[in-house]
Amino acid sequence: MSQYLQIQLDGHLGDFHLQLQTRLPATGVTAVFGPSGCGKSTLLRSIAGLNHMGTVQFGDQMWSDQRTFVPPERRPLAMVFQDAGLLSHLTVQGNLDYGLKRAARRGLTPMNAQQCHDVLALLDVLPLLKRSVQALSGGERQRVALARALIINPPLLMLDEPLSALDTRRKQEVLPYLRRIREVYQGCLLYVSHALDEVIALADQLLVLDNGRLQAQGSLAEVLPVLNLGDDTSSVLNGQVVDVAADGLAKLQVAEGVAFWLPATGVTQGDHCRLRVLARDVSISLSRATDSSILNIVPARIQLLTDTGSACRVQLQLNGGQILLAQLTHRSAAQLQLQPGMDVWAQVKSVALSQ
Ligand SMILES: Nc1ncnc2c1ncn2[C@@H]1O[C@H](COP(=O)(O)OP(=O)(O)OP(=O)(O)O)[C@@H](O)[C@H]1O
Repeated sequence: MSQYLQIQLDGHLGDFHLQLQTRLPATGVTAVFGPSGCGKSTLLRSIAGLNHMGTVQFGDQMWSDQRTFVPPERRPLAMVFQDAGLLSHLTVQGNLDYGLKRAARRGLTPMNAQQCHDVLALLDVLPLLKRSVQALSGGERQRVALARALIINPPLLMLDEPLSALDTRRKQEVLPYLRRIREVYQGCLLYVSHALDEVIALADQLLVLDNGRLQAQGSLAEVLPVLNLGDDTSSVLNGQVVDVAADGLAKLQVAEGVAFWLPATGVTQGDHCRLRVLARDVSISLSRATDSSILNIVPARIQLLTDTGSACRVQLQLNGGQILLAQLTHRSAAQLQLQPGMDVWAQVKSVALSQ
């Protein structure tokens, strides 16, 4: 039977009103995304039991409703905040042991010794075990906090802006570890962030909040193109690397007969990759250009044209169904007389693609 995290919240914090009803799959990564102050942390805190704003049900367990309130320390979940929340007077090993000891109160069965060892190896925490928490860098602290959360084996793991206290370099160091967690963690991972690059790197599902209300929810590929992110408006394509050429470009196949060339940095043949394509880096032509420097020219059908005020946004469907977004001037759209249903060619500079 499929399991869900079901949430129905209606509550105030000062002037702020959170009113939200949703159901999230109990596996995979759901990014909770939205501008500062939209209620992302309040949502997580409600799920964790740190405030009581309505109904929270995980699978068949009721955690809070009008009659029930499971206290935060008894909920079978783990949470990592931006400041890691480690006990600074203990060593790394001491922090891990502390987490393991308290797992039983949450009704959790922690990982066995071998599984713990594997997680610590995955996050490169083994060399840090004897170190004092005070002697760790910000990135190391976050890795230890993630390890401490994972080894108690929670069916729900919530990460609240785990990278936001780190500078860009440290953030780039920790992000690959989060990707590894994504590959090994089987439970429900809620990831709060307002950083689009993190969301795109990690999320399967996107839950978008705006001023305490649900603005959009669905798969990353479905929801991302409908968000108005100004210059960052993007679509995401999922594919597999089928060729790595000697000139440093990799060929990413996104459907039968539809492929994009991109810089091969960090990818090898057979890898499954997710590409973010900025809408402003996609142009459209009515016939296939044969004398263009642009390597990526793919057939597409116009699904939808939207007037964003300053520009025209064109939603294109590629063979196989994936969505590509283009942002054009009104003049360009008018000159080409673009209409829904038209078959066109989408052109994407390969330098515009990233993993
Ligand atoms: N204890 C409180 N008392 C009064 N207002 C609060 C309290 N906690 C949060 N708020 C308000 O509730 C709103 C939502 O806060 P929340 O921290 O959930 O937003 P957020 O989306 O996580 O923001 P950020 O991305 O900046 O962390 C904000 O307007 C905040 O000022």
